Amino acid sequence: MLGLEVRGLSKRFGGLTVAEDIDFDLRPGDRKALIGPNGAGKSTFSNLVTGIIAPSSGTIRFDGSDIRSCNEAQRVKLGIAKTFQITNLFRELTVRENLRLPILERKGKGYRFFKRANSDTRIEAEVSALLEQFALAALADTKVADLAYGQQRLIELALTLALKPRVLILDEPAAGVPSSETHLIIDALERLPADLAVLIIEHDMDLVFRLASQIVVLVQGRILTEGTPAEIAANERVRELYLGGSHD
Ligand SMILES: Nc1ncnc2c1ncn2[C@@H]1O[C@H](COP(=O)(O)OP(=O)(O)OP(=O)(O)O)[C@@H](O)[C@H]1O
Repeated sequence: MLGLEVRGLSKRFGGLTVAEDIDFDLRPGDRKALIGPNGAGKSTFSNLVTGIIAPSSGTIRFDGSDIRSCNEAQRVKLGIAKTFQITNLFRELTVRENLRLPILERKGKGYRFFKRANSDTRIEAEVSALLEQFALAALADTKVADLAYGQQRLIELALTLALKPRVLILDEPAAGVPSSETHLIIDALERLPADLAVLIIEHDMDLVFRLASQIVVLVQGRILTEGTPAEIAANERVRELYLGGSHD
C-alpha cells in the first residue's frame, strides 16, 4: 500500500499505556484528523510515526516497507514530515532566508552553503514558488521577528513543505493564532498539494470539520471510532466524551 500503514501500535511508559493497539492508514490525498481529549495520546501517536519515540509493539510501514528502524531524520528523507515549530524559525533572518534552509537541507548542501545559496537559481526558483504558494511574496524580505503570529505559523508550514513531504503531520496548526488570522492558516491548508497525505492533530473543531474528510477519535490511547465529520458529529459516545454536545 502507498502511504502509511500502522498496525497494532502500542506504547507504554512504565506502567502507563499511552497508545494501545492502534491500526491507522494514511494514503496519498487523505485529509484525516486525529482528535481526542487532553492526554488521549495524540502527540504520542505523532511522535511514534515520526520516529521521535519507539513503539513498545506493533508495526509502522511506509509504502509497504517497515520503517521502525528509521530515525526521525531518515523518516523525513523518506517523506514523513511534521510541521516545524515556531521556536525553530530564525527570527533575525528574513522569510526568504528561512525558506532556503530546508531546501538546502533536502539537497544535502548543509548550512555552510547558505551564504552562496542566493546565487543558486534552482534554489531561488523553489523559494519563489513557495512564497507564491503561501501568498508570502510581499513579506519575502521581512524578518520573521517582525511578522504577525499567524504569519509565522504560515512560515512553519511553508518550511515543512520545502522538504517535499508525502506525509504531512500538522500538530495544532492554528494553536495560539488569533481568530482574525486563522483564515491565513485555513487558506494555506486548503491549498496543500492534492496528493499529499495529511494528518491534522487539532483541538479546534471548526478547523477539523472544515479540513478533514475522515476523523479518528482517540481516547486513553485507543481508537474509539473513525468516520466522516458527519458520522463523528452524530456519534453519541464522541459527543459525551469530547464534543460536549456541540456540532449538531
Ligand atoms: N515521555 C513520557 N513519559 C511518560 N509519560 C508520558 C510521556 N509522554 C507522554 N506521556 C503521557 O502520555 C499520555 C498521553 O500524552 P499525549 O501528550 O500524547 O496526549 P495528547 O492527546 O497529545 O494531549 P494534548 O491534547 O494535551 O496535547 C499522557 O498521560 C502523558 O502524561
